[in-house]
Amino acid sequence: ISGTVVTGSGTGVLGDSKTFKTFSTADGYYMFDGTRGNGIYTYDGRNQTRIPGSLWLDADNRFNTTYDRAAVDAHTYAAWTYDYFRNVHNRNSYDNAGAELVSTVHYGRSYNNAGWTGSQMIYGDGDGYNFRAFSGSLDVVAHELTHAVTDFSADLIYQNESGAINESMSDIFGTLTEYHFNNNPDWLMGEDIYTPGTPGDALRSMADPTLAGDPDHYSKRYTGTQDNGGVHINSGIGNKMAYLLANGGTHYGVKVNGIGNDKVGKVMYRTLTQYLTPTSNYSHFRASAVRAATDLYGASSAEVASVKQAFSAVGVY
Ligand SMILES: CCCCC[C@H](S)C(=O)N[C@@H](Cc1ccccc1)C(=O)N[C@@H](C)C(=O)O
Ligand SMILES: [Zn+2]
Repeated sequence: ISGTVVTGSGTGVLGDSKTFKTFSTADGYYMFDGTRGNGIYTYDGRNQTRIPGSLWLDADNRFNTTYDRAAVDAHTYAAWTYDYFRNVHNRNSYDNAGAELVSTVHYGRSYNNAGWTGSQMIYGDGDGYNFRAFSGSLDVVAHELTHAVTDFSADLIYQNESGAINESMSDIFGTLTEYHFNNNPDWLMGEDIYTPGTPGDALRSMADPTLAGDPDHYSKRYTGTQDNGGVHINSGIGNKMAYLLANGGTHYGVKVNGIGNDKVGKVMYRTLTQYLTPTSNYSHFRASAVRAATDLYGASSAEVASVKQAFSAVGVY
């Protein structure tokens, strides 16, 4: 179809106004952003599970109905996350070759999750009690898009320890993206879409994973078979490590000197894209992060020392 890139405006899941790129055609305005990589495409799942569904089309380029809100945020936050990886890590989309970013919102009925299918993002509406529309939280969108980056780099197997590191990397870059855009940033995950009736809570806390019953030390890791061998449980170990590495602190008697968010981003990005492999476990995660920090800052640097401290603080050697 022929048309021109224009700027649309709309209301997000939290009732906030935002603008984003759309495509003006004879049919109307599509949610297609032709300014980033090979394009950002947002689809309507129409509360079915057939994907991608239909490319989002609007009559007047103003997306202000309740039904529009999930699409507004999925489209906008996909663009922001593209910009984070492009501008901060010099990565052009998840394959570093401008791959199209495809999202489907209103996926399923009251679906209490979001995910990366291996080729696109999907976002449920939530049941309105446990969750509201998942694309309404930037950390969720960046979490899902980070899975795509992981798949095209370390390709960590989504189970047991490699799966926990996979999940932790998605939480880490979800949080770093939130801080990059100063979008009510915190070390909580999903705070904007979790239990809309209960302010101040979150699905996970990277600062204190035990609040969700997840481990904050390797000695407390889950070794059962639920949740693909605890990928959302043992991610707490990597999440706590990253929190300490950025902010510093003393954990189980081990003092960590913080190095700040930006350096954590550089170390974790290099670890993910240069050293981790599909079968990496937490011990290999430590070794990989030490190598990445050594490449970036030198073997005798404070940053390398802090990486070792952070892994030691969560019992990983
Ligand atoms: C479609 C299959 C789902 C696979 C799990 C996806 S990747 C996932 O981890 N989703 C996140 C969503 C999220 C992200 C950030 C903050 C809040 C919520 C997740 O944590 N899902 C929880 C509910 C889970 O799957 O246990
Ligand atoms: Zn995930």
